[in-house]
Formats: sequence, structure tokens, C-alpha cells
Amino acid sequence: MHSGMNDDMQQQPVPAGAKKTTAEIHDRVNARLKAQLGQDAFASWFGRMQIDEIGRGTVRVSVPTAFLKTWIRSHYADALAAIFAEEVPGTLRVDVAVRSAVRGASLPSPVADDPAGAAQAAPMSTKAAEGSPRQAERDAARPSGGAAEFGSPLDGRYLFSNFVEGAANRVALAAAKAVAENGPQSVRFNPLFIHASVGLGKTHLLQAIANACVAREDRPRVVYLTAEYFMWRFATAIRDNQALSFKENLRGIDILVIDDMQFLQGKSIQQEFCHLLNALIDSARLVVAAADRPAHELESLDPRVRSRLAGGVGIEMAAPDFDMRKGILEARIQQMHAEDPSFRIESGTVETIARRVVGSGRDVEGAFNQIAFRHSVGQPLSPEHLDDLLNSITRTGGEKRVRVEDILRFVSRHYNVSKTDILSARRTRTVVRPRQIAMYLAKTMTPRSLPEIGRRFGGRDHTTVLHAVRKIEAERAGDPKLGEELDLIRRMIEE
Ligand SMILES: Nc1ncnc2c1ncn2[C@@H]1O[C@H](COP(=O)(O)OP(=O)(O)OP(=O)(O)O)[C@@H](O)[C@H]1O
Repeated sequence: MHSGMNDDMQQQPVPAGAKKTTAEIHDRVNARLKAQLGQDAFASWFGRMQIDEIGRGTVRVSVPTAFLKTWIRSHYADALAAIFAEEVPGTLRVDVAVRSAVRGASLPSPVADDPAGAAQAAPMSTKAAEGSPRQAERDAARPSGGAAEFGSPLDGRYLFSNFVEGAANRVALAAAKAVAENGPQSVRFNPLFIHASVGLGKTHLLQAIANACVAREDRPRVVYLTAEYFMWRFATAIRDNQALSFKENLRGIDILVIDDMQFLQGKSIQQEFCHLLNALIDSARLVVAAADRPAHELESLDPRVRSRLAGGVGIEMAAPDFDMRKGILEARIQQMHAEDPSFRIESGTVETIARRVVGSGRDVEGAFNQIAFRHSVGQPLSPEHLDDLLNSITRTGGEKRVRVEDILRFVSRHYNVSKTDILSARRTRTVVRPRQIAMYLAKTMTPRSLPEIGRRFGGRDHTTVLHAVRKIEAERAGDPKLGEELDLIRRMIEE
């Protein structure tokens, strides 16, 4: 797990009463962003950010391209606003603008409350940036860290090298590797469709393909996204009159990797997706997709999309056996140990978890994450607690498992905010609060890791999720009313 939050907290405070200069603030904000995101992601998205103005509760920053602005607004609005609020007490909003070619002039647009208006002020195709905007957008979209243009950022930890192979996934892994090796020339496996029940490694494998493709020498344009993200981006593009550039952008890519196809809904969106699928496959671009069931069983899908997906190579992954489960645990322990050398876990505990948690890779990781989380807050699990934990994980198998999707639905209903708002970059309190509660519930009711939850919440960083979980946990401890409210929502979701 990335330890950004901890690094971040180690920063030296400026003595009370001392007024920081803009340059000092910029340095501190940069240091925090680097600590949270890692050097590569920081350099890609914030390396060219400038602070233009600070005052009256507003910080104005600028970046050289509309693409960077859009990306920062949709992926890092929360992180940026939270950091500025800490560094510049009294900050209520952060405006991100595109720097004009004329030195110093910029086109402001709020990061928080009016994404639609903001996007219209400087659409992606606006020639407002210095140099060649298209080129700058491409450069920004191809950071050395491997994030792909337009889609969700890739998680650098999902690699072939730490994907544990076993009888359950051998064929899928071989196909995935072949696809990554041949890149856009993988016509034999086009589209490659991987299906498996929850938590069996679809996302890991898809991202491993995308990560490997991004690193190829022929530098294909790779887009990884979930069906939900596709829907959200498409809806936003229509609202912002950017549907054309949205389509153009996607049709120009070489490899599309799309996850969670079972969530693709809506007639016009499916139509659009079908056009995209046809355009890509017919022009020999590679499509890799995944869902929780075989393509022909995806009943909510438009029959044309279904048949196009079923016309490629479909491969199933099954549940991991004991050796695979042990392998997954060992891989996670190794990773954790590299980040925090003080991290220890008894070998007997590893065997116990692998023996008792017979579900998916996620269940195995869920048990591990709980143990790691306790370790990180200085409260290691005692043997009895481990037993309780394993009992609760093995009890909540199969159909009764709570999904982030269910949590989002109930929270949005309970607080009367739309799911789109919860997933958006909006930072008004009426949206932020339910979002944090939903994140807290996702962490405590599902075995998903912080980065996974971040991805489900509109591609947010795991530190944003951690912040939300800690905040709600702390408030809950001092506010019995909040405790009751959370229990009520929890019961509704479980029922
Ligand atoms: N074979 C494996 N090797 C290493 N890690 C694995 C393997 N299978 C699953 N995992 C881990 O388990 C967790 C869940 O896997 P992943 O998110 O890829 O599942 P999924 O099939 O996409 O689930 P969902 O359908 O719920 O999104 C991930 O952290 C992943 O790294």
C-alpha cells in the first residue's frame, strides 16, 4: 500500500504566526502532492501547475492545457482542495485555469461547484495552451508512470509479475500475456473477453495488460476504463457539448481495455459503445473486456454489443485453490514489507488465512488488508480477533456479499443526492458528506482495498478514501447520533 499519507504528515510545520510566501506554499503543496501521488503521477499532472493568486478564500492555479485542467478537476479536485485548505487556512475553493499563450493571462474555471460551466469555458479542443495543445495533451496523457490517455489512471501495482498463476486462471493469463506481447496486432484474440465471479482477478489482469501495453516500444495509445466510467464520461461530454471530441478521442486509440461490462446501461450509451466497438475491431485495434459472466449472459447489454463481444475469445477464470491463495498472500506481504520493513505476519497466520478463506483473491486480500490496516494504526490483531475476522469473512460469502454499488445506491437514496454527484468532483458539503460516508461504509462493509474503493468513487486516490474513513470514524466515536445513522444505513444495505 502506498504510504503517501504518512510521508505527507511528516512534513515540517511552518511555525505558528509565520506568514508563508506564495513560493513556500507552492513548494509545500508540491511536496504533499508528490507524497500522495508518487513522483511520476505528480510530474505528469502537477509538474506544470502554477499558483496565480491567493486571496479572499480562493486559490487560483493554472496549467498549460485544457486537458490537464480537465484531468485535475476530475481526478484530483478533492486532494488539491484538501491540501490547499491545510496550507492556506481559510481556503474555500481552488480554481483551476488554462494558462493563455499570452503570458500571465488565464481562463479561470472552478474546480468545485460548476464542472459543466468550467468545461465549457475551455473545452478540450480550445487552443488556449502554449505550444501545440494537441501535443501537450498527448504528452500529458503519456506520463512515464504509465497512466493512459482519457481513461482511468492505471494502478502500477497490477502487473503480470505479481499475478499469481494457478489452474484457475492459467488460460486467461496466457491469453492476456499474448495480447500484451502482440499489442494492437493481436487480431487472433480480438476482442478478448474475460469473465469471472467477483474478486477473482479480472481487474488485476486487465490492468496488467494495460500496464504492459503502455510500456511497449511502439507506444500504443491505451485506454483503460470501467463501463461505469465510460457512461459517466459520455453523459458529461453530452452535457458539455463535447460528445464529438469524446468520440474522436476514443476512436483514435489503439487498445481499449474495459472492465465491469455488466454495468453498461442506457440505450444511447450502448449504441455509442457499439459504434466504438465496431470501429475499433474493424480497424484492427485491440479490445479487451471483462465482466462477471459470459458475454452471451449479459442480459442488460444491447444484443449487438453482446454478440460482438461473444464473437471474440471468451475465457473464464475460476476461484483460487489453496496454493494460489497462499501465493496471493505472500505476494501482498512482500509488497507491504518493501513499503514498511517493520511489517510482520506469522507464517502460521498465512496458512490459516489461505486454508479458511476459500472464496476469491479479494477475500484473501481483504483478510490481509484488515491485518495490515490494524498494523498501520498500531493495533495488531490478536489471535481471537483473527478468528473473528476469518469467521466474518467466511460467513459473508456468495450472494450476501455487499457491493460498493449497493452502498452507493442506498447512500444516495438516504441523503437524496445522485450517484453521479457522489462520483463527481463536486465539493459542496451536501455532496462531500454522503461521499465520505459511502467511502467509510465501503471500507467497513466490503473487503475492498483503499485504491479499489478510490477507483469505484470516480477514480479517486486511495489517500482521499483513507481521509474519509478516518474522518467518519473519528466523528462517529464522538457522536452517537451519527453512529445510529450509520447503523441504520448499514442494516438497510444488508437487508
Ligand atoms: N491470481 C491473482 N494473483 C494476485 N492477486 C490476485 C489474483 N486474483 C485476485 N487477486 C487480487 O484480489 C483483489 C481482487 O481482484 P480484482 O479486483 O482483480 O477482482 P475482479 O475480478 O475484478 O473483481 P470485481 O468483479 O468485483 O471487480 C485484487 O487486489 C487482486 O490483486
